[in-house]
Amino acid sequence: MAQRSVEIMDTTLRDGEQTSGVSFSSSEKLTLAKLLLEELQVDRIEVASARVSDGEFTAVKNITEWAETEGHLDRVEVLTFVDKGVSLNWMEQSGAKVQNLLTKGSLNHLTHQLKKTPEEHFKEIAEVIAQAESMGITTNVYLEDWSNGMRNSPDYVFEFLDFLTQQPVKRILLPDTLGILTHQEAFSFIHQIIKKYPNSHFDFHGHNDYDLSVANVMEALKAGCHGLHLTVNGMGERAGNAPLASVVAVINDFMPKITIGVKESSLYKVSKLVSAFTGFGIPYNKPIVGDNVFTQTAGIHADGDSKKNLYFNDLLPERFGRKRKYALGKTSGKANIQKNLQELGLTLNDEELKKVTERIIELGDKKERVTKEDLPFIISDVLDSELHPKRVIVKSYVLTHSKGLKPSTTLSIEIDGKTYEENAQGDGQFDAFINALKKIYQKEKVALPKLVDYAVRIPPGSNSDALCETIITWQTEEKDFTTRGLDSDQTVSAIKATEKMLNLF
Ligand SMILES: CC(C)C(=O)C(=O)O
Repeated sequence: MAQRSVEIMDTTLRDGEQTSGVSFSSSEKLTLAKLLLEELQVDRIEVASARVSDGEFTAVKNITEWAETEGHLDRVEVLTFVDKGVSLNWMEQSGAKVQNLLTKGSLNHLTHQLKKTPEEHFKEIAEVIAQAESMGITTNVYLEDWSNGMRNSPDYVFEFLDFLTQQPVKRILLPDTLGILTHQEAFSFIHQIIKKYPNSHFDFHGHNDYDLSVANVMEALKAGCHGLHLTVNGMGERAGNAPLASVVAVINDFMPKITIGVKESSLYKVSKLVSAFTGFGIPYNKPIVGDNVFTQTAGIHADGDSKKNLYFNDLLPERFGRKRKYALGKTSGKANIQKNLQELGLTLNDEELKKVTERIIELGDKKERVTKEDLPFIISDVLDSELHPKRVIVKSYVLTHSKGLKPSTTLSIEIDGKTYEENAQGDGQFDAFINALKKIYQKEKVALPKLVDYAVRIPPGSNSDALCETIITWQTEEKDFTTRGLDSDQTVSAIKATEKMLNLF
């Protein structure tokens, strides 16, 4: 089978930065440039638009200085404009050696935005290309709005390509600027072009407005394009660009004739770093890099994974430097819990597993997300409750908290089978609860242990919204002792810790 090598150009630092609200610092750009070229091993990167700002100039200069020492200078590209050489001078001072010249790829744009004739436009472009040649700068040319051009003014596009393919241009870059192509058009337009200009290099630059960018990239490849423009996490204008990670996986799994150099195992790391630098969160369900995409939620799936990997596809998380996870919640069941216990190195007998499962389902029913890190706390709480037969049971309570009134509690508890009820106020809901409790015990002439320390925490390592743990230290004349309560509600967790105390002192 004849293999065809395709160039991957990452434009996270240029088009990706056009995501609304995103701006990389120059040191972030340098860090990402190194990672993209050396670790992820994309072929080329587009790092900035010329003339944008002093910060962009510094960023490009830092990148080109580093790239020159490492022999990567011809892999670093800058977007430039048809502006009588102003962009080229900017580039020269920044040390960049490859320009991606932005020209008009549709008659509509040319007529209404530049208000020029094709002849005038081509003449100015030829001048910029010649000047770049004389400066030792390589030229690639973008045909902005090319996809609309192919739909509405194909004669103009072909006239333009007739001209460009006679120029010293290394690559011709075909953007679906507004993300409007269907996959049939992506194939047909590129196929026509490659057939007519078999000796030129064509890149496809897809946008994702209809969520078709990955499909369009596949069609562009089938039609014979030589390079692709992609961004990490699909960042970019509006709905973004074609996402790097998905495209890499699709090529590797479905296009055996295409060879690319990108290292799959670094995709996740780069995705996370870009997300951290931009504050642009990765959707949980984003293929390859989203938090949830390697998580089995349904118990039946976890069960099937233990029996001949029945629910695996070719997207094994390890390929991308990730691990499969098993969610804990109301649909997870024992199989998911067992998988998490195995990872934590914990074992439970059947009865214990049943109780822990019930507890997790109870939390899941309240829409709480339970994580692996929560599990030891849940186990300890469930098993601890089993250890202490309850003499005292908190049967019911009403806690009130309203503006302008003191918090209050109505409490009903059972001690050795007898029910007691009391009301009290306090400085907070828990304080009111304790005051009601004190009233009940005072009637029985029993002094309650003194509360000497109170701490609340989310179980360490857990980033779930499921649990809150309250740890209370109590003091009697004889001893200090600690009880813990676990719940999704902070006050309830404190009440659970208190109920344990009532059964211990
Ligand atoms: C600026 C241009 C090249 C672009 O990103 C596009 O047309 O999509």
